[in-house]
Amino acid sequence: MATIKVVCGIIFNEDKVFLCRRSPHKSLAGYWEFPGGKIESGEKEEDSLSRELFEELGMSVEIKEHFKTVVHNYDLFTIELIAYICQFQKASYKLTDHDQYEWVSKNNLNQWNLAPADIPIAEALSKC
Ligand SMILES: Nc1nc2c([nH]c(=O)n2[C@@H]2O[C@H](COP(=O)(O)OP(=O)(O)OP(=O)(O)O)[C@@H](O)[C@H]2O)c(=O)[nH]1
Repeated sequence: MATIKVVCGIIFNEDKVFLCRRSPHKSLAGYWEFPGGKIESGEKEEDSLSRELFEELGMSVEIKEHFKTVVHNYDLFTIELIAYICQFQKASYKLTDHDQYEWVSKNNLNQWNLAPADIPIAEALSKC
């Protein structure tokens, strides 16, 4: 089965973390996720994350450090989801791939309908 490499940002603003919900026309529609996207060939993970956040949300962040990588098997593909801790800088919040966003407490992440690959990341976050 094909494995896709996706990078996502765990974006902090003070004590809150950013989540957004996938639009109805997207795969995994309606699930909440840490924003990001597929890494293009030859692209560095951090460059890919900065590009996706700007394209999808008009957002700028400072990328701090790698947090966790999760490999998850969906029915149609396998994902390697690479999560980086980021510090929020600014955003226009002009959404292209999402229909909602929220700043949430990292201890309440389990109350959101997260994409299955994101759940181990949320669990690890709530413990640190
Ligand atoms: N950006 C992002 N994608 C995630 C997360 N968790 C997760 O399973 N994914 C999946 O990773 C894949 C790549 O995401 P993407 O945001 O680049 O989607 P895309 O527009 O390039 O592809 P698409 O047309 O299949 O939706 C999607 O199938 C998405 O559902 C996450 O936390 N962030």
